[in-house]
Formats: sequence, C-alpha cells, structure tokens
Amino acid sequence: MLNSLSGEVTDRPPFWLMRQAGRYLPEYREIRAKAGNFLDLCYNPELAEEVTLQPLRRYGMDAAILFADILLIPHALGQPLAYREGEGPVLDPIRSAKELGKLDVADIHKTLDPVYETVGRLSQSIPKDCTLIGFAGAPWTVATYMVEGRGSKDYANIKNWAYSDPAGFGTLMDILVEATIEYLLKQVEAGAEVVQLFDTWAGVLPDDEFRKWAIEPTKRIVEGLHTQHPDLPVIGFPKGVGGNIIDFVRETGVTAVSLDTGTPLDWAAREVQSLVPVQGNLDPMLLVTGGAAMEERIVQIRETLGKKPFIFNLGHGIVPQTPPENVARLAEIIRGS
Ligand SMILES: Cc1c2[nH]c(c1CCC(=O)O)Cc1[nH]c(c(CCC(=O)O)c1C)Cc1[nH]c(c(CCC(=O)O)c1C)Cc1[nH]c(c(C)c1CCC(=O)O)C2
Repeated sequence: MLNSLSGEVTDRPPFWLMRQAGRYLPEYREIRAKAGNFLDLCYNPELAEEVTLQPLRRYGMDAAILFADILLIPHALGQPLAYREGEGPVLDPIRSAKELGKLDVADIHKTLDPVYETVGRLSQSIPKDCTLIGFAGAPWTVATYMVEGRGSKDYANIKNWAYSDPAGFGTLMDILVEATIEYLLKQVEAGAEVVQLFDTWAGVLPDDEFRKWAIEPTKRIVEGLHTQHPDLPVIGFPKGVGGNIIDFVRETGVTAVSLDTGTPLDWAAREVQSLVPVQGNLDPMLLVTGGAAMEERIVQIRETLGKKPFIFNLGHGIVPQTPPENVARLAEIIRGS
C-alpha cells in the first residue's frame, strides 16, 4: 500500500475495502451487541481494536482502517449525537452563525482520546506488512450532518446557509478544518501511516461552491498535516464529482484519490492516474451479487488501472447485506491464489 502511494506499480494491487469492518460480519454484530450503542463501540479502544482486526483475520487485507466514524468530530465539538436503529445518525442541527458558540474546539481531545488509544493499539497489533489508515470526514460532508441534523436528500438547509451567508457558514468550515487537522495529527502521532478524507457529499455542489467548500478546506487540511509530517500520504475521496476530480487533485495536494463507482475506468487511467495513484472502484452492489458479474468487473478494473500506481477498493462502503463469502472470493482473485 505504501509503495503504491509513493508511485510504484506493484506486482498485484494492494487491497482494502471501505467499511471493511461492519454489519456484514457476524463477529462484528456480536461485538456491536455487547458494546450497546455504536458510539460506545467507537470510544472503547479494546472493542474498536477488535472489530478493526476482524476483516483482516478473514481476508488478509493490505490495510486496516481505524474503526471510528466521521461524526465523532461534531460530537467532540459538543453537538449532541445519537445513532438510531434503522435511521442512522441524528444530531441537534446547527443552522446559523449565532449557534456556533455551542461548539468548542479547545476541548475535542478529551472526547477523542480513546480513538487515539485505538490507533496506538492497532499500530502494535496489525500484521507487519499491513498499513494502518486513519481517517476523518472532509468538512463539507461533516457539515451536512451538522446542519441537516441527519442524512439528507436535498441538502436544503446547508445549501441555503452556504449560499445566503457564506461568511457565517465559512466560520463553521474554519472550525472543522482546524478540528480535523488536530484530530488527524493525533492519529498520526499514535501510529496512523496514511490518512483518508471522506467527502461523500461533495458531488452535490456546483463547481464554484465545490472549489470553496470542498477543494479549499481539503487543501488547508493537507497543508496543515504536511507542515508537521511532510511525507504523510493523504488520500482524498470526493465522491460523485465527475470531471471536477481533476481540479481537486491538482489543487488540494492530496497524495492519491479514491474513485467512486461511476468514474469511467479508461478516462480515470488517462486523466487522473497520470497525476496521482488512484484507489477504487468496484460497485459495492457487485460484492452483494457476486459470481461472474463481480469477477469480470474485478478483472476489468485491475487490467485498466493496474498499469499505473493503483490500490484496489470499492467505489463506496460495503453494505450490510454483503455475503462474507463474496469478499473472500474478491480477496482470492486479487491475490491470485
Ligand atoms: C457519511 C459517513 C459516515 N461515516 C463514514 C462516512 C463516510 C463514508 C461513507 O459515505 O460511507 C465513514 C465511516 N464509518 C465507519 C467507518 C469505519 C471504518 C471502516 O471503513 O471499516 C468509516 C470510515 C463505521 C460505521 N459507521 C456507521 C456504521 C454502522 C453502525 C452500526 O453498527 O449500527 C459503521 C460500521 C454508522 C453511520 N455513520 C455515518 C452514517 C450515515 C451511518 C449510518 C448508516 C449506516 O448504518 O451505514 C456517517
């Protein structure tokens, strides 16, 4: 994984899968039930370490991703957060600059300390040739949950705020940039070797706003991290942004970029992979379907992107209904065993 990120073409691509730890694994569901709620699991270093290791034991991925969630930052800033069964995350929404006083950047590490402890444990317990990935949500995506209060279909509240009061909304983004840099630096100090920034909802922004609320904050985070750790690989994942991914790569300074499922492979090989190593982009639903449809696409992705630096992954996270045996088959194909 580190070789690919430094621009090497490897014999076979390294692989890991977004959301590789999670509800599709019975052993995860068992620990999850034991932990009680999802936040308690994220803040329990022993159990969070255990669920991070579960997929590695089964499938021997080349990278482990810290078990946590992108919404721990708003939680640590003081915004009430709950994960409800069948509903996903629910927060008390913040919709104007007047309410920003409720957020406290000074104290985030008090809440986030257990996460750093999980990273520290993992840096000792993962196999030697396995790379440890830390992560955070990118400010725009984290802000969508903070402002909408939950997952959204139309992003009406956050867009209305960003369009009508860019200065006030910019203050929220500044808070998130600062908190994210601090959070990721602590993860790196605890042993994370690579970090990934998830910008899952970057694709809902028109291009001027994409520059302002996705490219600019990401660029500041990359700079903040590289000031302390000049060689730290940073993977960007601006999902659903089409051709805007080119400007994203050119302007943010990310080391590599993760491609969503809709990105055309030939185009990505020509236009994106000529700039940086890429990661991606199997449809998570093909991992549910399995069989020949999945296997043919795995081979096609590998053939098209494997000639330049490449990390095999999905185009988005594993879904809970994924049969674990399909993940085993994927691992077998990638390893050629
Ligand atoms: C938008 C987003 C979130 N979280 C995340 C994103 C960005 C990537 C993406 O788009 O998937 C990122 C994330 N969430 C989780 C991880 C852990 C590491 C890994 O990839 O294995 C990572 C990297 C665990 C999780 N985060 C969550 C779960 C499921 C919670 C459970 O066990 O009940 C897991 C394993 C909960 C979560 N967390 C979030 C939502 C919308 C939900 C509810 C939807 C769902 O249940 O899948 C916010």
